Amino acid sequence: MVEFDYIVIGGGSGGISSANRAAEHGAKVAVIEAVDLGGTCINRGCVPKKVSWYASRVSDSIHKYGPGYGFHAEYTSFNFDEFLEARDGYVSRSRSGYENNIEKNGITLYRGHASFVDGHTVEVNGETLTAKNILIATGGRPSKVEVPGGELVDNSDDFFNWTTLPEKVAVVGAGYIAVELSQVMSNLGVDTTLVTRYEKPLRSFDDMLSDLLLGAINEDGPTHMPNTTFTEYRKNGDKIECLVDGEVKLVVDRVVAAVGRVANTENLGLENTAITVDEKGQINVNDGHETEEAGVYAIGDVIDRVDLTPVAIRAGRTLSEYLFNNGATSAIDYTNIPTVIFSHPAIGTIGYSERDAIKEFGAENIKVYTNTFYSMYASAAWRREQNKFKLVCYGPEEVVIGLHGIGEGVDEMIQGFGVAMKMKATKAQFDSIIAIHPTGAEEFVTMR
Ligand SMILES: Cc1cc2nc3c(=O)[nH]c(=O)nc-3n(C[C@H](O)[C@H](O)[C@H](O)COP(=O)(O)OP(=O)(O)OC[C@H]3O[C@@H](n4cnc5c(N)ncnc54)[C@H](O)[C@@H]3O)c2cc1C
Ligand SMILES: NC(=O)c1ccc[n+]([C@@H]2O[C@H](COP(=O)([O-])OP(=O)(O)OC[C@H]3O[C@@H](n4cnc5c(N)ncnc54)[C@H](O)[C@@H]3O)[C@@H](O)[C@H]2O)c1
Repeated sequence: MVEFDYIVIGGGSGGISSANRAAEHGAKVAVIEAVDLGGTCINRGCVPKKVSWYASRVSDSIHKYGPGYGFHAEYTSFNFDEFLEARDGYVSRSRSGYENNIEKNGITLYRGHASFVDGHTVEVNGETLTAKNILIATGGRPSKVEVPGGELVDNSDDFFNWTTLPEKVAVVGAGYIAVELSQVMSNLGVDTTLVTRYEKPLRSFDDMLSDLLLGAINEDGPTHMPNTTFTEYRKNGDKIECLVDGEVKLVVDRVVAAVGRVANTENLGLENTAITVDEKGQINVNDGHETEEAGVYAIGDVIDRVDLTPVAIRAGRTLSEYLFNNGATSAIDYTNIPTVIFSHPAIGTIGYSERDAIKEFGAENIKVYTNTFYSMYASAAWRREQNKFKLVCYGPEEVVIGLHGIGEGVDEMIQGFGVAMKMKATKAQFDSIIAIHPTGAEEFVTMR
């Protein structure tokens, strides 16, 4: 039995950050990773997705905006092999960075599947390790499609392993992943249909965002098939038929489903511990991320909080500060988390949607400011593209509790506004700053 100060199960965003921070404070740390260091974000999430989004923007520049600016590039083809080389090269360099850091910090890396033998003992590849403190950061994986023929359907992990681009694709789902992947494929020239259960994608976000995005999708692609739930998938030669109640609705080369994710808590030996999971299989933790087994913590996508990389990183580092550097708390603040959907146009959002703010505080306490304008980048190239921004303000002081934008450059715009909102900035304080002109961001500080 090998003894450590800290065992981290899962070498993804949360696990690695926590392990490195603990080691920096002198702890003897083990990381156990079953697949690839870097986890979902680096290998099959944020990073390859963002590179794909950049590629789809290059395509936009060539096709949508270039001609308006006088660039008539002779476009022959998009070489998917060369793109994969670039994308996967970047991913592999990022992964190496993680490996080097782990080594530099003197962390012992075990490559294998970890499971608990008891509350403070973990088994990997036949070896047993023990520690007073253990972190479970095993993340999640795509949900399966549970209808006949569901095995014909790919998920986002599969998408990042494709070696060729099909001609015709259906993307099923209405969240971040379905929107991002369907627009990437559509922009790269794949005949793509986004299939949503209800009338539009991103229904849980502020309506201004989802409505404008729907308009952009209807204008530029992908094709949108609303109010549709496929009840069966059937193979027909090289094609996949997508059916509703026995009737073929769509025939494609490939289907990608992005219908949510499930926590990786199976085969972890949790039954040998006091740790419990909720009805969705996510690990139950208190505000300080401690499970029902004292000294065992869980963070990131494996718990029911917010599934974003910086959230997992913040929770992981905070926990290590608490355990190994006398940090005051292992809890983190889950409010006002800025998030971006890498759509076309990009969406940025922080805090309450107008709908949720009114529900929680009453319409009489909420004042909403909006601004609609046309992107200069598009307009100069003779394209009419609406951008929309919104501030949701609370109380007589008009504290900004919601900030939403969809448009050119929004992805790089909202981080700083997150700082202002964390400081409880009011609408008047937003307005007190002199705008940067000509930018889109200035619209956030000049709303009337
Ligand atoms: C397609 C896609 C795009 C995304 N884009 C973004 C984005 O743009 N921005 C953003 O902030 N977030 C994005 N996310 C979400 C982000 O990737 C996750 O929130 C983040 O990776 C969660 O980190 P984690 O440490 O909890 O888990 P993960 O990163 O999933 O890491 C968990 C690790 O644990 C390992 N593991 C599991 N079980 C065991 C076991 N028993 N033993 C040993 N190892 C085990 C896994 O192999 C994995 O490496 C995206 C996700 C997806 C799927
Ligand atoms: N840009 C980013 O930061 C980014 C990108 C991708 C993922 N993520 C994170 O990963 C999480 C998971 O992303 P996701 O898109 O898988 O999940 P999600 O929870 O955002 O969306 C799942 C969607 O699938 C739909 N759905 C569920 N069951 C369905 C069914 N049977 N048929 C059709 N549609 C169905 C839901 O209505 C929902 O809109 C996100 O919530 C986010 O936290 C972040």
